[in-house]
Amino acid sequence: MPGLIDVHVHLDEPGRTAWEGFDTGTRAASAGGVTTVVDMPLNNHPTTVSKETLKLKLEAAENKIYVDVGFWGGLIPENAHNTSILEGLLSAGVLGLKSFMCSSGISDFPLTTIHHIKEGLSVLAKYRRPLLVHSEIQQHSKKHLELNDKGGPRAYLTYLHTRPPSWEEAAIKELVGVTKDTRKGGPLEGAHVHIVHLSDSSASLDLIKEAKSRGDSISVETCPHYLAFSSEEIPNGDTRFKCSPPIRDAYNREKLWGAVLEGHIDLLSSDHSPTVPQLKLLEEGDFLKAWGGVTSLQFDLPVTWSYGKKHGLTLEQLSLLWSKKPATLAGLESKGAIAVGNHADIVVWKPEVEFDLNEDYPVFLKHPSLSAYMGRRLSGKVLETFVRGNLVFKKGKHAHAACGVPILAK
Ligand SMILES: NC(=O)NC(NC(N)=O)C(=O)[O-]
Ligand SMILES: [Zn+2]
Ligand SMILES: [Zn+2]
Repeated sequence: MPGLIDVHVHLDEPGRTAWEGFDTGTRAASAGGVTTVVDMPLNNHPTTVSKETLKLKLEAAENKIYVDVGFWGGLIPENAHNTSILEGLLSAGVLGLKSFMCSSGISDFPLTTIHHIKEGLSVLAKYRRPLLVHSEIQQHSKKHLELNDKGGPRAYLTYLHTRPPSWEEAAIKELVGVTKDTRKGGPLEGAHVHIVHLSDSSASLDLIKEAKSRGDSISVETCPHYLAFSSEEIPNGDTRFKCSPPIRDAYNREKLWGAVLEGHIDLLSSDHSPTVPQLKLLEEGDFLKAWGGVTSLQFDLPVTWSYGKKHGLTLEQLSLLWSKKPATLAGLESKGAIAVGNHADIVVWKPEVEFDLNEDYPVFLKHPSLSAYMGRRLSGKVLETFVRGNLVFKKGKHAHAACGVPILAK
């Protein structure tokens, strides 16, 4: 099958290699059949918001990457107002930009309002590259405060109610007010908006479907954790499951599967956003204070397949969601399909082979024990992974040389 392309990964280097890093992150990716990742501009320090900070990323990645790595740049208020910084970043080769409509939890990555987003899109239109948006806007409601009192911070429901679907809906409502200008002949033609990690399968999804049917240039991803888990099964205190937007109930999850299978959700990504054990607060189990982010990069393929086959997911759909569509989003013309002239990015795997993800299983991530998938029985074993024809992973072992290359847009 074509290798997987994971367009939403936080590798955290430079600056926070204790959280992940290029070496462990890309070893884990290749062990999971992922042949390309696109790295997010935040959680590394400094954040990737200028051509100078992109250069630091490239230096940090040198000789350390086992798969090909592209980079998203960050859109923040400072560079939204200063288009020469933004143009410098885009000219230096980021594949597109990423911004947050709520707090990111990272001090040098402040949130953007819809006004900043419009400014960013007008620059992106010229470069014909996408803007990826963490689409949640904080809403102030009394309801969650009452619930907070009941269960306390160790209760998953307490956390779930702090980030209701109305946060996603509010952000997406503002975004689709702007994406109408991306239509053919519109003032923002050439720009594209991609909603990252959609969790709400009701009103938010309806807004996206409507915008698509009008011809707006908009797409959406969801992540395996929203498709594999549900709020009902998350044990109190188990902060490995904490992420934003949150994992919602089983009814929502089944609707999300429906949207994936019907093609309303364009692609999947991991949103691998690890941290150090100290910040996950597993002993206290405080959902309100723990770092939000799921550790998952190595498990994209087996998790999607294990839970997907029960819902009728075909291998063709799997490949579209994890290779073809992500390549289109990131503008990777030579990747995403096995075809004459394309890069030979290939995963050899056995869908029917089951395995237990326990302490004996070789996980190459920096903090395997922080992954909510540990302890699960999965099916789909990766045997070999090739990146541009180079065998990088075979039967539990990596090639000696890290032969991945950075991908820069021209
Ligand atoms: N600072 C983060 O990496 N946040 C991430 N955290 C999650 N998803 O819980 C994200 O992608 O929003
Ligand atoms: Zn996010
Ligand atoms: Zn993320």
